[in-house]
Amino acid sequence: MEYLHTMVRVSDLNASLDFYCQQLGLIETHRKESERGRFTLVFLAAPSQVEAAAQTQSPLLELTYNWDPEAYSGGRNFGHLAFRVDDIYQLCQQLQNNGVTINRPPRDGHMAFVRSPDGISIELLQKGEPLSPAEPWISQPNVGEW
Ligand SMILES: C[C@@H](O)C(=O)SC[C@H](NC(=O)CC[C@H](N)C(=O)O)C(=O)NCC(=O)O
Ligand code: NI
Repeated sequence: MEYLHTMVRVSDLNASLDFYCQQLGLIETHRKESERGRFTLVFLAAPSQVEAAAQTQSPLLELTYNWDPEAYSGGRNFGHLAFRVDDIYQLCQQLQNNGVTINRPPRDGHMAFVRSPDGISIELLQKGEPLSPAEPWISQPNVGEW
């Protein structure tokens, strides 16, 4: 068995592509439009994983955009999508400058959390930092110096 992808449904495809691609830096590897199903699937991969994704047909993320509006209410059972980033402070500052709320600022230089346009929690982990259990944290989004 191999892990293929995570699929999230998005209510605004352009806003989601701006967030995941222009802001986070993911690359669209391919998409599928279904006239009959009235939906669009857009597959995204991290820049360093695009070649592998093409070879294994397993991009990281599948965005599903249903052409007919639906209300998506996230269950507590879904946690987050996690990405390892080169410079967590630079990325969080760029995201905040572009109107993305930093729900957990990267004060420790290790971990930050932001939200997608649909409220999907996105974990950002600094490259070179160990994956360690997160300490309970109390933080005010976008407040104070990191
Ligand atoms: C291409 C492959 O990776 C898929 O996941 S296709 C799965 C298929 N998706 C759809 O039909 C998209 C539109 C649908 N209205 C939806 O919102 O899912 C599917 O079977 N989806 C059902 C599901 O629960 O994922
Ligand atoms: Ni899928």
